[in-house]
Amino acid sequence: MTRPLILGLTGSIGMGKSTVARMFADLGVPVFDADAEVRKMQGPDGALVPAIEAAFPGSTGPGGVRREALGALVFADRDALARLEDIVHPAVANARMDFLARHADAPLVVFDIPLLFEKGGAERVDAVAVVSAPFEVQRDRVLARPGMTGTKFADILALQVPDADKRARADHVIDTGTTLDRTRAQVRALVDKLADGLRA
Ligand SMILES: CC(C)(COP(=O)(O)OP(=O)(O)OC[C@H]1O[C@@H](n2cnc3c(N)ncnc32)[C@H](O)[C@@H]1O)[C@@H](O)C(=O)NCCC(=O)NCCS
Ligand SMILES: Nc1ncnc2c1ncn2[C@@H]1O[C@H](COP(=O)(O)OP(=O)(O)OP(=O)(O)O)[C@@H](O)[C@H]1O
Repeated sequence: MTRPLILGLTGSIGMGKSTVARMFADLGVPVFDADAEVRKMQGPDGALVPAIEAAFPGSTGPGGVRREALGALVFADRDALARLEDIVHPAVANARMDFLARHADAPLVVFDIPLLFEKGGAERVDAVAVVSAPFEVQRDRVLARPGMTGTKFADILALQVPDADKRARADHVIDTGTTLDRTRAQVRALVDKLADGLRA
């Protein structure tokens, strides 16, 4: 049975992964968005809300998981984060299998997975693209976000494989430290290159 070529898309906080994922989607490539799946499952009536409330009492409400509050807790406490991941990651893996089954006939799909290297998913994809920008660009983008502090940014960075390592391990690097148009051109070139490989 044939299956699509799977391109894993990853990158550290604020590097522009979601923006680049949209660029793939705009070119007609099906994109599995791990973060969006998590948000859905943590949202109002989300499937994971009861388990998260049981593990972290008071962390949910009528709108589902209070993400900012839960983030403040788990990003500063690795044991707590591991407990949350044990609840969330198996559900994401199931959603990813469903996605692949739905797009079995596509030539190429993208798995947008923030923690591809951190959680050992790189073996489950055929090639890895890393989005990357200079640290100053990353820092400015992240600190401009509401609710973000220098400490939280530092805590999250410490949990992630460093950008330089990600770039070294990538099959393709997409530079997001430039204009959106230039980044879009890189995405188009990569899709063309992967499509050529599939035809060869
Ligand atoms: C703790 C939560 C509720 C905080 O949500 P919030 O909206 O405040 O932050 P957001 O999800 O945008 O994450 C901010 C940054 O931290 C990174 N991050 C999120 N979870 C993790 C993690 N487990 N390990 C390392 N970095 C992480 C994200 O990639 C992003 O760069 C949420 O991140 C969560 O449920 N995380 C656990 C599930 C997970 O691992 N998700 C990411 C991959 S599917
Ligand atoms: N060339 C570019 N490529 C990608 N994003 C860019 C570029 N130039 C500016 N940006 C901006 O940088 C921001 C990147 O945010 P985005 O949400 O895509 O990052 P992310 O890597 O998904 O973040 P996180 O891991 O924290 O969820 C967006 O506001 C985007 O418009």
